[in-house]
Amino acid sequence: MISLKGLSKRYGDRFVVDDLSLELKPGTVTGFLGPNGAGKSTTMRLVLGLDHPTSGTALIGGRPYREIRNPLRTVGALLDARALHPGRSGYAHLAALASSNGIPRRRVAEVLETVGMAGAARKRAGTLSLGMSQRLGIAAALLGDPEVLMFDEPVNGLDPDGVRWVRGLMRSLAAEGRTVFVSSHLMSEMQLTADHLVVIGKGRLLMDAPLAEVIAGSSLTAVVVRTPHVRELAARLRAAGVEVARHAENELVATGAPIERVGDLAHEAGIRLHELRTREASLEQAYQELTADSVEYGAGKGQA
Ligand SMILES: Nc1ncnc2c1ncn2[C@@H]1O[C@H](COP(=O)(O)OP(=O)(O)OP(=O)(O)O)[C@@H](O)[C@H]1O
Repeated sequence: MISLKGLSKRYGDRFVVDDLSLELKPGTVTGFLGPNGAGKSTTMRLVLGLDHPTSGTALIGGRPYREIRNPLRTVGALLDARALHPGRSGYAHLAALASSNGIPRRRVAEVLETVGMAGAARKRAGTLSLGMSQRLGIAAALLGDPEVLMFDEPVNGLDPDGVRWVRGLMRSLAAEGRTVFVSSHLMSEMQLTADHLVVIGKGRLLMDAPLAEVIAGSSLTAVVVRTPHVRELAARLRAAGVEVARHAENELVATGAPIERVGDLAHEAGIRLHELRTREASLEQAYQELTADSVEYGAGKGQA
């Protein structure tokens, strides 16, 4: 479990993490989303004790990182895959981590196997591709078999097979009851991987909710109804406070009400339906609505 209370970090006169309070639950993949510069990496660094908060607390299993004995056995993290000694082999890197954290040496071979790096274990880190460095970073995070895992952009540089593999790994780590916190800019991937989402913008919490709720909350999520009586149904729905748009000859799109309510209203009015379905927004669409006011580093108007 990761627990943030009023977590804030100021650089100069600017809060890059601003009063974040949230709890990340075990058995769940929590996706951490936000525009460039929103403060995701800084938040992760604060949780890992790599930076000191200006105020507030970040606890892992009830303790601040610096009070955890053998931290790699409690929390594993991949922050920067390139932060490796270039002359050291992957095996040597993991072996050094294992010995300084009281982790048995056999775990090194195990995690190298898990991440598909057994064949490249003796290559010097400086010669690894970005994707292979990511795999090695994930191996380091898994080394201590920790309950809590944090990954900052883990699929960066991975090929499609690698991306799919990371998705499966995250899901299985959560299924084992671990707390998995993962940042990404790949919305389609997050939609397949995360159970829960935390969205921040300019350091502030914009959303902390299950994935399904984020998608249901998008204005682009709607109920599509096909009926021979569009006019009557539209009037009935509007009278009940549901927003309605005519979509096609016999089709209406209703927003702001769940499918059950739209169906019930039609039934109460004795209106025959030929089709009733939910059209879900994508996470990408829901995310864009959520963060529209928080994008700092976007292309200017008129630029592609
Ligand atoms: N040591 C530092 N000193 C001053 N400013 C910093 C420092 N570290 C980060 N920042 C600033 O804090 C803000 C948040 O950065 P951070 O890397 O946490 O964002 P992010 O959400 O991870 O972004 P991205 O998606 O681009 O990786 C940025 O504006 C960044 O320039």
